[in-house]
Amino acid sequence: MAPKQRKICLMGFRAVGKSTITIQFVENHCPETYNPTIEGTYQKIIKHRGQDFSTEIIDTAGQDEFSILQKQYSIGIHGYILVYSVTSKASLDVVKVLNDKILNSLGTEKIPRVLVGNKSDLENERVISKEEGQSLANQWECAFVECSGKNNDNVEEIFKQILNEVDKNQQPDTPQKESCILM
Ligand SMILES: Nc1nc2c(ncn2[C@@H]2O[C@H](COP(=O)(O)OP(=O)(O)OP(=O)(O)O)[C@@H](O)[C@H]2O)c(=O)[nH]1
Repeated sequence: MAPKQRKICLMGFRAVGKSTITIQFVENHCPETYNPTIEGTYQKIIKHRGQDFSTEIIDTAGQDEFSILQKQYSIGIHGYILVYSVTSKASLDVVKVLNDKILNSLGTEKIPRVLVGNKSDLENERVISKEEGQSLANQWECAFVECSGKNNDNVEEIFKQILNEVDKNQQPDTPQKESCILM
């Protein structure tokens, strides 16, 4: 089976761990120092459920409430990984604004997304409970993962979930073929 092409975009507030998650997943190590991202694009073949996915992962620069959603992040993207840090209320607020902007710009609620609460290793600094993250994801009808990019804990799960969400979106409940008549 030919690999399926998937373009996945990570978005979120500054320093929530987008690059750490991406590099941990693609290159299996944790970046040593913090470098604010301008934009990074990574390629990885992911084997998932017996299928190869040729995946392009876009690690974006940190956004805030006022950032304008750039065209290249709203066209041709199959799915979004929306990252906040469990240690930052502000980062959860930013992810809510980003979600609204994505939905508005694409004009549909049916966008494959995974909400990610990163830095789960910092239990003492936690200000967002797992329940709060999960309930937001339920409200958005998307997947939810808590992870630690630093410890490589649950990072792979994020990418499995986004591939699942994209697949779900591409298999409509009512097959469209049936309404198509060949002349
Ligand atoms: N304790 C802990 N620290 C983390 C984790 N993930 C990232 N960090 C740290 O958080 C800081 C920011 O990480 P980055 O991965 O650069 O964050 P980013 O979201 O890509 O940042 P921008 O490019 O500015 O948007 C770095 O000092 C990381 O080491 C994590 O899971 N746990």
